[in-house]
Amino acid sequence: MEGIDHLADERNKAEFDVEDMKIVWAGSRHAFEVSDRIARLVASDPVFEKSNRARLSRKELFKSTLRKCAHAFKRIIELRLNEEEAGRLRHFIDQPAYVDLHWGMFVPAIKGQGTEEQQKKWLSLANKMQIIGCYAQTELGHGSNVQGLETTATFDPKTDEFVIHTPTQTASKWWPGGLGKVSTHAVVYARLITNGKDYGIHGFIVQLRSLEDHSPLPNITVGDIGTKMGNGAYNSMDNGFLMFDHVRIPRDQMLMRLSKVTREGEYVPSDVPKQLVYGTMVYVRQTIVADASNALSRAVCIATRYSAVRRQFGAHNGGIETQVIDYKTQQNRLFPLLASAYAFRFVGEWLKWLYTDVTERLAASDFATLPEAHACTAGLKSLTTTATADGIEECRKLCGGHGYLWCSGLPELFAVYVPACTYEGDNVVLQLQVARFLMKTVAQLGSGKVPVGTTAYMGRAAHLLQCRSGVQKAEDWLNPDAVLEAFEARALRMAVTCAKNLSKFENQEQGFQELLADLVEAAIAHCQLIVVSKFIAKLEQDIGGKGVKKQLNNLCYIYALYLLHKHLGDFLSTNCITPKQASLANDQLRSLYTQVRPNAVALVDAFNYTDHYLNSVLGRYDGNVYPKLFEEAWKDPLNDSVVPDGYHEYLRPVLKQQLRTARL
Ligand SMILES: CCCCCCCC/C=C\CCCCCCCCCCC/C=C/C(=O)SCCNC(=O)CCNC(=O)[C@H](O)C(C)(C)COP(=O)(O)OP(=O)(O)OC[C@H]1O[C@@H](n2cnc3c(N)ncnc32)[C@H](O)[C@@H]1OP(=O)(O)O
Ligand SMILES: Cc1cc2nc3c(=O)[nH]c(=O)nc-3n(C[C@H](O)[C@H](O)[C@H](O)COP(=O)(O)OP(=O)(O)OC[C@H]3O[C@@H](n4cnc5c(N)ncnc54)[C@H](O)[C@@H]3O)c2cc1C
Repeated sequence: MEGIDHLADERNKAEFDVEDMKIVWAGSRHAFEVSDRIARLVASDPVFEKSNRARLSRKELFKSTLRKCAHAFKRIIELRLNEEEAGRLRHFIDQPAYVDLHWGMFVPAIKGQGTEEQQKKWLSLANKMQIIGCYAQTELGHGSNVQGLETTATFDPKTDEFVIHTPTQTASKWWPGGLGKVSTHAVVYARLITNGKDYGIHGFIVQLRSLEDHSPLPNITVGDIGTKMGNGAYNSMDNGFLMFDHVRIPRDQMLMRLSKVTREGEYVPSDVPKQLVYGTMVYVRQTIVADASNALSRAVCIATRYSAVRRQFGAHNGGIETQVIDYKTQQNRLFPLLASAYAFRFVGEWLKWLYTDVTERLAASDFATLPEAHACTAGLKSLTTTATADGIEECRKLCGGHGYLWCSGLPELFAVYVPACTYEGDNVVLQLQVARFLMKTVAQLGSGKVPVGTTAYMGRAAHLLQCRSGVQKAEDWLNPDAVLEAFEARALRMAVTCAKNLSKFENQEQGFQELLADLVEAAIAHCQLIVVSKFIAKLEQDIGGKGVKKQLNNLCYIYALYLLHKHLGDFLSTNCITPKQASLANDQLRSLYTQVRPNAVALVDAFNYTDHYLNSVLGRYDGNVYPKLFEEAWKDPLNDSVVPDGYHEYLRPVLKQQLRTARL
């Protein structure tokens, strides 16, 4: 059956041009061409093989990661790949590795927090990978509470050095990726102490290992924190622990772009907001949002193709059974995830723009949009990673029993992805940052300060607090204004209710703690509004290609109406819509599912994923699932012999015992 496209009928049904949709998904023709070329390059290179990852021991997996990274770096140099191409190469190699922290956090931390001189010195080494760095912030006792970190950096004016020290066990650095076995250097976050005064958390560049033989430098204890969830998965990464016993570094290894310590030990505070020390996290959160659509689309691609291949029930007189994708329950679980993948793609594009904009403003000493950038990156990181992790697990269930096999690609994808809900800020902790931002914005309503950007809708509070939805028939839910108004009114009313409840407390902070759960819900409502509004804004752009806009339109309203259905309690309890209007939204949702159904396989083909990247028997492009499941099963080490190891020691005696018992 090799060579037959089992999904050809599905592809022939599509009502739009897949090649055009590929461009929209990639962001531009240029981005598509780069991605396509690099994906094929990776797929055709045997060093990047990954189908056997589950069967490797931790040590073998880790060594294979080192080999892949070294080979990738060699190819980057040989082929003179630029930054964009190198980034795509890393993406399609698809194996978490120390390089992520080196390029994704160590280098950005130096760029963002180092002086020009420091950048010149350290980036020239880091860019050539003559040193490899990680981001050592989290400690055994504190991750979320950055202000609670315990590692100290005490200035010694006698020698013009900082003494980096781990005063307690809980102060040990714990979790940093790339730290355990690879990094030669780290940006270490520690409490700066000079002249006996604690000035809080600052970043320092610290060498950890010898550049000659890779052994840890004196007074440094470093290692890997141990195996993490799932076979393969994130175990290719050497998350590490690190302890310092009065390790000395020159004063100029404090990252001094923001604040400084002089030769005399005087602390010179930053003349810009001190929160810029958190800048690397803002940058990475933004990349994590962009990445959510990659992970979700990958799971959705597998589940959609398999749902079209898989048939259950419905056959009469030996006839053909129903494709499971035709069941409305399957559509109701799958199509909102398909829509979410597209929604996250577009909100990721927008967030990248916002991040670039705020970076340019900061360079011009305009700090006005920093709080919004922080709230958006924190909130959207939280929203998209939670939905993506849940979505991958839902895709596994959508694939029935076979989804539980490692070769479906879904268990490993889930295990790799799920820590995104925790790293770069626990998702609840991050929504609480959004909630604080919203409470401030609500408190300023009526003060003459006009809310802008993603909170501009709050400026229309007088209308949004009393409006009633005008929807009268199902199709009215395809009106962008009707949808936006419902989401804006819900978000505002939830935020205002929280603010009112807060005001009942004498002590605001105590009130905040008491209302945490409501505040998180209000923050989520605000973030969902952002995603919906950015999807609608995308539709207003000039999008060409046969039938493409129509499909995106359907997906946009599936995303919005599915959220409305899922959070109906919010919409009804805040009187934004009536039960009748909710029921009309449901009717419209079902109609949209019917319209998406013939296009579903083509909509996931538009992601342009190679079989190598998907690494899934269920998600194969040709849909040839069953013979390949057998092929995979035969490859399992348990099938190396017909009679298993251990038979003579442990199975035979039991069977013999049973025989004797049976004779009695
Ligand atoms: C194969 C070879 C290839 C070779 C080459 C290939 C090239 C490859 C190219 C690229 C590859 C790169 C891939 C990139 C992928 C990235 C990797 C991702 C892996 C991630 C690994 C994980 C890393 C980590 O987890 S690092 C640790 C992260 N830790 C956290 O996130 C901690 C969370 N906690 C906090 O952020 C804070 O403590 C807090 C915000 C919760 C609380 O802050 P705090 O100051 O204590 O308290 P608060 O009073 O609430 O805030 C004070 C004011 O500060 C404001 N604020 C807080 N945070 C920020 C911020 N970030 N920015 C701006 N402002 C902030 C807050 O609003 C308050 O303001 P106010 O006005 O005073 O109210
Ligand atoms: C795979 C992985 C890679 C990582 N890589 C790095 C790295 O490279 N560098 C690095 O420095 N760190 C790294 N980390 C650490 C990561 O950043 C932290 O684990 C993360 O910030 C969460 O902090 P925590 O572990 O302290 O969680 P905790 O804060 O202890 O969270 C535990 C629970 O408490 C809740 N909670 C905490 N505070 C509050 C609050 N104020 N209000 C309400 N609820 C609260 C949380 O919601 C959560 O449910 C990594 C972590 C993982 C899992």
